[in-house]
Amino acid sequence: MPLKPAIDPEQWILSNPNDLISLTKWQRTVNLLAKLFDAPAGFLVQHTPSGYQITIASEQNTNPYSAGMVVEPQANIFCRKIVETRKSLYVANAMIDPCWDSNPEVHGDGFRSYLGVPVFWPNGKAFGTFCVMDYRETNYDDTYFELIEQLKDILEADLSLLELYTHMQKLAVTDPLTELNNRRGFCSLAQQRIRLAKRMGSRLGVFYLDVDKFKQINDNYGHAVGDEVLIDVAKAMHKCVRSSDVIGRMGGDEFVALVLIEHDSDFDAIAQRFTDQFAQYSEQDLPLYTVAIGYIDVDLNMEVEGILALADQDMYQHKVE
Ligand SMILES: Nc1nc2c(ncn2[C@@H]2O[C@H](COP(=O)(O)OP(=O)(O)OP(=O)(O)O)[C@@H](O)[C@H]2O)c(=O)[nH]1
Repeated sequence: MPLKPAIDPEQWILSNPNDLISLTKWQRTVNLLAKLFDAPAGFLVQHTPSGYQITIASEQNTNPYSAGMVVEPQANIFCRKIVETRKSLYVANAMIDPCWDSNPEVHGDGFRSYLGVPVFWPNGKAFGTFCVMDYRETNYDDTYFELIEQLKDILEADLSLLELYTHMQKLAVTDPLTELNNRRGFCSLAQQRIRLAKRMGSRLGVFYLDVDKFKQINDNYGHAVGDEVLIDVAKAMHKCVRSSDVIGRMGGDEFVALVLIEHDSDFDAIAQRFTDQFAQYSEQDLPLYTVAIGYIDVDLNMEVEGILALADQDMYQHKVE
């Protein structure tokens, strides 16, 4: 399964706090950066298509900007240059370079010097920048460049950990073959949906699906073809339910769907939709297969495991002998 970004790259990290990120630790790192550089302002800045947001601002009276502040994406600020070039940027005196004439940090707030480095997610996508600014012209030597890189590594290590942990969490609840929820993932999501349905006074149904004589498919066509059939069952299920419904693979050739029911007729209609969809798939390169489908009207006071057992029993009555 490819590693996906832990946090939606279009969302501000400040608006979507994650327990794995210690903003207090990041705050200490940014404060230390400003202190070591004897600079009036230090920042960790996040970039998204909406612009640049200060995630952390050094805690100093001399710092005019605070965490949460957003600058529009087209503004000619230093951080934008770093995100666009993916390279560090050192401007010792912005007053002597006309390219900063329209920079509000220089001409609005009086900053002269900027040193910043790009911060990346482990997949190489830019998170944003880590930087210091000064009202005076500066003359940083190589030691300072090494220092800011070292401190930046602390932030990137946290981003790596976050991504790795989120990926591991996802693996624990996902079936690797079909990428549906596995039993654990399904049960945990189903539990939440049942609680919500109880509160909202809505009705749920559970559909239990089992491929008929699946062992024979494996025996006659090979395990790889068996796998393809399972993947197709998963695809068919996606097509038959709403994206807000919960689907999962319980193991082997058994699948379930927890769906919102509005009318009594929905049960037969959904079961028919499944049957029609499998018939379509069977017409493709795969061997013909059928699926036994059982369903129950969910008693919202029951535990998920009990609900699954009842739906499984109903499915058995539809098995092709
Ligand atoms: N290809 C493939 N086979 C699997 C996988 N997981 C389980 N199986 C096989 O699925 C088969 C399920 O067999 P059974 O439970 O007897 O089911 P069945 O043959 O469909 O029998 P009925 O349910 O009575 O129709 C077993 O042979 C398992 O080895 C998988 O991920 N891929």
